[in-house]
Amino acid sequence: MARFLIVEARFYEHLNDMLVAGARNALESAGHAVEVLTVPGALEIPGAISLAAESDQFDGFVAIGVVIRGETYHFEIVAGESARGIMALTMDGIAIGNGILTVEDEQQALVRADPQQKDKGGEAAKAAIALLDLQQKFA
Ligand SMILES: Nc1c(NC[C@H](O)[C@H](O)[C@H](O)CO)[nH]c(=O)[nH]c1=O
Ligand SMILES: CC(=O)[C@@H](O)COP(=O)(O)O
Repeated sequence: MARFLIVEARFYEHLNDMLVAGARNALESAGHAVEVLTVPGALEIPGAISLAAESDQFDGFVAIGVVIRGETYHFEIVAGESARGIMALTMDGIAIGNGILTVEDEQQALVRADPQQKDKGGEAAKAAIALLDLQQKFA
């Protein structure tokens, strides 16, 4: 049993609920313990994971969020920088699954968030479990 923290950017509540449900289900089905931490937006996720990782209270992390393109360049910043921050932490050896959707519209997000459809939350949780397994294999 490993200890996972889901860090969710609660920007679009109904979509987040589905992503978190999918991630929680994948983690708990695999026998892992789950806590959830909420941050305002996707840009805060890498920093929150970094702080939580330093506490040594968790073995792995799942980043959950939704970034929907608006009218300005802000989409590129939020989508790109959140992914860049998560990848930097991953390269430091932290087991993280990236479940931040970066989509054109709400309909694309709904299909991907729904655990009965694309279940991207569950997919991200499985990626985090796979990375933790690798960490233990090569420790
Ligand atoms: N536009 C979206 C954001 N923007 C907010 C930023 O993530 C951040 O919280 C703010 O700039 C303060 O630092 N966040 C999302 O998660 N999704 C979006 O679509
Ligand atoms: C992440 C985004 O692009 C969005 O929420 C911001 O919208 P806008 O570019 O219209 O300010």
